[in-house]
Amino acid sequence: MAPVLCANCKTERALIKRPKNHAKLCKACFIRVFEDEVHHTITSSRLFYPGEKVAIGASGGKDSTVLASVLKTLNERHGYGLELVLLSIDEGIKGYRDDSLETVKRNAVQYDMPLTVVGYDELYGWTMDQVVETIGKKGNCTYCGVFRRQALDRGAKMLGIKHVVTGHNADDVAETVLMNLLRGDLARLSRSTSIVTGDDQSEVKRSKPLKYSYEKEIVLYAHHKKLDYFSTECIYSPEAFRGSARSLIKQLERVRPTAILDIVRSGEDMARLVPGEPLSSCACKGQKTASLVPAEDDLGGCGSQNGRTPGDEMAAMDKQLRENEAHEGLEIDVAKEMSESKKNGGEKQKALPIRNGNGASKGVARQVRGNCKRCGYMSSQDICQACMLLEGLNKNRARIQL
Ligand SMILES: Nc1ncnc2c1ncn2[C@@H]1O[C@H](COP(=O)(O)OP(=O)(O)OP(=O)(O)O)[C@@H](O)[C@H]1O
Repeated sequence: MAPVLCANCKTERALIKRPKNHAKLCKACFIRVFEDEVHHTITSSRLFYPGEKVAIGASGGKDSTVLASVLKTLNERHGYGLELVLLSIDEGIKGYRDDSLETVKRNAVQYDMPLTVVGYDELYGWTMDQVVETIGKKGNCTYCGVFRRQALDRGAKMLGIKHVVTGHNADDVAETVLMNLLRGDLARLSRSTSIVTGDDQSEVKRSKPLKYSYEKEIVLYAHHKKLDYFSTECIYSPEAFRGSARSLIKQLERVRPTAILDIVRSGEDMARLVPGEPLSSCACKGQKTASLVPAEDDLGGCGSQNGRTPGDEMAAMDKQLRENEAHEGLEIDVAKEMSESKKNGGEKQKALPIRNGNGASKGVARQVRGNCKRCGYMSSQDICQACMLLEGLNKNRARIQL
């Protein structure tokens, strides 16, 4: 039987059936199309300006490694004029983060980017190993997530950088949309769909250039580009709720592969129900460019694998790729192309009362930003989340020392 030719170049043999839209592509075209889509996200959302200094939140995992690689490629190809640096947070998890940081150190050399590592130990006086020793594994992802968000900001500020990009992908965003939907928290749901977070008062904004990239395609890209990344999961238990949302999304994806992008787009559409909330980030939909939302509503609690699929589907996929160059087993069905996004985006929606996470029905309360009275980090409360958590930890430590 004659080999199937790449749908794009029509000359090379098709080796990859894209999880996102079923297109059969050769390796080179897949890589190019993946990069072009990220470029489209960046330009349509006007994420960067020429000469901007940008820190890439680098964990050594597949997402941030692919992000660093793609940004380097696009920066050179399209002349973005960005100054890219790697910023890693060392949570202090022996047997996990210390190993992944070794990968980031190699990436720094491979991509010729300076690397800065900031530790929880130096910032908070606690490593995650010590936190888990004190509070146990349950709930530790909350501490880790709150500390990391702030640590990335603080690290960026130390470097005089006002923009941090992270490797959050479409699967991550879909998970967060679903979690907030299940909590009945429409205000937070709308903020979680924004490609840029941080508000006018925050000194560091954060963005997600891989927001529309499927996790499976990120793994494929990393594999075919032979990127050096770390694929072990965090040794501490994942956040159960996020893990459940993730399992649900993976199940949905099996029967309806567009489910991930559909959930992301639905989250964006629902965001328009929230008066005063930012509109979709993609300018190509004829809407406003990315606007800023408060950083505390950014994605993710635990910054490790976030309660990834039971059985670690991505690690299995990675292993399968390594074993099977043709990887036919990865092929999945999709119902429609990514470009067939919902067309009702531009319509004016009627404002509804918004429920928050406590189940209360309210008018929209935009959070008022101030600064934490203890550490000075921006916060809508007198004392920021990190300081509240630290207070509890330090009380525990004092009790233990007594
Ligand atoms: N220790 C860290 N240092 C710097 N950035 C981090 C760190 N942990 C997470 N991030 C940033 O947050 C993003 C999301 O992290 P998370 O661990 O939730 O997802 P992930 O899919 O495991 O990402 P990755 O594959 O990059 O590790 C990462 O892609 C990275 O940009």
